[in-house]
Amino acid sequence: MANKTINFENQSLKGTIKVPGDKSISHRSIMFGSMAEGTTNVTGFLPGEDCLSTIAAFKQMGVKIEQNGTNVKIESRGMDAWEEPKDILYMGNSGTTTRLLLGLLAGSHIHAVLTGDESIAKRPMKRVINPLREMNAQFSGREDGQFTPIAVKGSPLNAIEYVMPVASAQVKSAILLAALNANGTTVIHEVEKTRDHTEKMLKQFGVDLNVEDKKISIQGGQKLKAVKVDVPSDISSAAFFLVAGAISPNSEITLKNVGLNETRTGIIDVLQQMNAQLTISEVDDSNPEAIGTLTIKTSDLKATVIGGDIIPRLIDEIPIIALLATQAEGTTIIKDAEELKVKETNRIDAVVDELKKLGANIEATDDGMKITGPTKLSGASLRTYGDHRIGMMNAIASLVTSGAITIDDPDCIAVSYPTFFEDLQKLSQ
Ligand SMILES: O=C(O)C1=C[C@@H](OP(=O)(O)O)[C@@H](O)[C@H](O)C1
Ligand SMILES: C=C(OP(=O)(O)O)C(=O)O
Repeated sequence: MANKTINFENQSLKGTIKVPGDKSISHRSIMFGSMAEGTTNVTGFLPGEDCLSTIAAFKQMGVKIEQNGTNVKIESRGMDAWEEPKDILYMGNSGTTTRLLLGLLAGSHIHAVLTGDESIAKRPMKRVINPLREMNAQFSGREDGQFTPIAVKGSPLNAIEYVMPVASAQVKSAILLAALNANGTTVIHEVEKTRDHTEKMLKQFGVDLNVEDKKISIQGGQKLKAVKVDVPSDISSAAFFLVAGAISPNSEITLKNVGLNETRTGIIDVLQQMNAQLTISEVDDSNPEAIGTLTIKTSDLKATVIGGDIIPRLIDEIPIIALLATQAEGTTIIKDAEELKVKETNRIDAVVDELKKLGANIEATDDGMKITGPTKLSGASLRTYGDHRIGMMNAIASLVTSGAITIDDPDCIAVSYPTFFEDLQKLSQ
């Protein structure tokens, strides 16, 4: 893998872009379209590597999927027509594909083996395996199913009432998908409210489920109906350019069609708390997934404290928020974010180690980090750890470093944002 050297010292960013489609919604559009009988058409799909892993897995199970850039057509005869894959299902780098598929396959008629890259091999799977086993799911895997490779043998499932020990939309979604194939009504209690795309999209696909704050009930035996899905732009990708616009000089960036589901908008709350010049316009909340236009300008930033129930609403944005905090006056504290340790890499250690190399005043804590700013940063050679979000944080840092930044594995960014460097280049013309 070739290194990439970038130097955006004193560069201002100007212009309007539409960042790619939402990764969480893109995954679910393929899964639910493959479950539904009929033709599901998806527009605005994210052709990132993670979502392509999801497509590949369903193709191996005989679902007809045609993907042309951001358009996808899924033709399925329903779950009962899925075929047993003739080879292992390769999850690549995608935690969402792995965990949601484990839930979905648990109550199917399919035998399958799931494996992924070296990062997936380290990510904890017991968080989904345990509740699914309570439902009578049959798994065998490394360390009793804690790690991939994991084999699943679909079996009849029973509904459960489950109090989630972690705040995780992937765990919640795996149980919901298994519950659709279970006998009886499954009830899930969340510790904190997490992204609710599964709930919203299942309803779109005709499923009846009941959500009362952090309690979700779903009756087994329901079938999905094919629909049209229009995927909004990913606020987690937009976050990199929101921060870029706020920290670079004389900048003004407009991002169109951004998903504004309130379980995802913690980054907007944080930018506002930190005094960023952010405006939200053209909000359209007539569909289940609200969208709007975000405009950010160079900002005089101040520190803040981030913790508690906002964490699941911005979990993937913490690396780029840490960079933002290096440019804010005062000490920013990020707490209650232990989940960062089990992402594509340990994101607490990765963020702290890489920003330190640039001269940031940052330290790791047990459940997050403390950052004091503003600090003038200097260029260095940085690692991505194969983690797309660390890679993009490193690249955006070059807007506030004197001297160039070299990134070891820029290709990993294609997991969620294949056109990231093109968009950065476009805004810096
Ligand atoms: O459900 C999803 O689509 C996701 C849920 C989150 O993970 P957890 O459920 O592990 O918090 C998030 O970090 C990930 O990028 C996508
Ligand atoms: C954690 C992430 O994704 P996943 O869990 O699907 O690998 C992410 O995109 O930041």
